[in-house]
Amino acid sequence: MRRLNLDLAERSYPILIDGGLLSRAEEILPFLRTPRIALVSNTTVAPLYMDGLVKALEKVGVGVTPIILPDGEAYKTWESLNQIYDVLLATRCDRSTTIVALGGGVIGDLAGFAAATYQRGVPFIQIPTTLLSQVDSSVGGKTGINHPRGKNMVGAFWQPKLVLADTDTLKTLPDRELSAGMAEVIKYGLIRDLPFLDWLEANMDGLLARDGELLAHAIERSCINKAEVVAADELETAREGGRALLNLGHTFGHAIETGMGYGEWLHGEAVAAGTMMAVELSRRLGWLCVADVERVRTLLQRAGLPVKGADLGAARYLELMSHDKKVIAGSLRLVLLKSLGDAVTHADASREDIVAAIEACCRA
Ligand SMILES: NC(=O)c1ccc[n+]([C@@H]2O[C@H](COP(=O)([O-])OP(=O)(O)OC[C@H]3O[C@@H](n4cnc5c(N)ncnc54)[C@H](O)[C@@H]3O)[C@@H](O)[C@H]2O)c1
Ligand SMILES: O=C(O)C(=O)C[C@@H](O)[C@H](O)[C@H](O)COP(=O)(O)O
Ligand SMILES: [Zn+2]
Repeated sequence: MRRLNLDLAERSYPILIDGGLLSRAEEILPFLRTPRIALVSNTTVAPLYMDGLVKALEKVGVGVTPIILPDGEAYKTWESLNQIYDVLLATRCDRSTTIVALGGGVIGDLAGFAAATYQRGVPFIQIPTTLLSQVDSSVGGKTGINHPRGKNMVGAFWQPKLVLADTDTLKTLPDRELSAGMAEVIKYGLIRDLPFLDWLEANMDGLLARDGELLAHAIERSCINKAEVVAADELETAREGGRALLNLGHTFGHAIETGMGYGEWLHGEAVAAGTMMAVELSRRLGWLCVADVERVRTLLQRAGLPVKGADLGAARYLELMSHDKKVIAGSLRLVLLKSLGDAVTHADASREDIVAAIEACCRA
């Protein structure tokens, strides 16, 4: 088993990565305040994995209240959150009840926000079942829901007590979702880990063929990168760099997700197209060369990801991007690349260059 730690003083927690973890309920037991959990999942994941997990938990004396939500980004809403609160109240869950997320990033973000807010905060455990959630969303404590005007606009930082990534669950993940997760994996290489980018280029075919060892390595290396960034700037308050670097491609990508209506583009797909825009803008600023841009495009395409943006029109992109959470006093901060493997936050890109980068990637 691979075992990492996110180092946040009294809020530190382990990240466990291995096949078969769902049946090893004894790994979860030490992290519960009382043997009572509310298990949040969705209509796709529950039939695959809930029964086995509940049986394993009941065997070690844990009582489980299941909460099964509809599936999809379109349900990362107040209504789903209220559905969670309704069950927690109806079944008399108290402050010692641990909320456990079993699913992808949508379930993790929703269940985490419920945990942050129910009775002003209850313990939380992440059991991520998509590649994207195992490499990114289950780690770091960002939770929340979408608003029609912007992605993740309402939420809270609420760290889990434990992240348990069972790599066997990836065997049932659709190919399109595996590719979507790869966008966030590639992100770590681009922002701070050039040797990992080289490794991804050498191993992308094996990763897409779901070689277990390669996937476990990619998950571990991604989580090491994310844990280091979060430990240094947990609440994303650094004026420059810091946790915001994990947002490479996201200002453009979130505009695509919101502009197209949540769910049409997968988060990872929008991040991939947004990454191409950030890379193209970095080239226009003289930081990357054409060969760098082509290197990124080739890797994203090999991973099965889109490199062409949604055709929203530059003005709509700019309007949606103006709501980005990295905006300070009306000034847009973008994550760009000084070179491959070296990201920065940058507030001085001109409107003309941003529009040109968007347009280049929408007709590419
Ligand atoms: N909190 C964070 O730090 C953070 C980071 C990245 C992304 N996110 C958020 O995560 C969300 C995207 O997460 P996602 O890509 O996991 O999408 P998702 O949660 O929608 O899951 C993708 C699809 O796969 C299904 N699924 C999940 N596990 C499965 C399995 N093992 N087998 C078969 N099907 C399975 C789901 O039901 C869903 O249909 C977005 O809302 C994004 O904003 C949050
Ligand atoms: O953990 C982070 O910090 C990230 O930015 C990770 C992103 O991959 C993720 O999509 C996150 O939800 C985006 O955060 P937001 O603050 O831009 O909504
Ligand atoms: Zn993301």
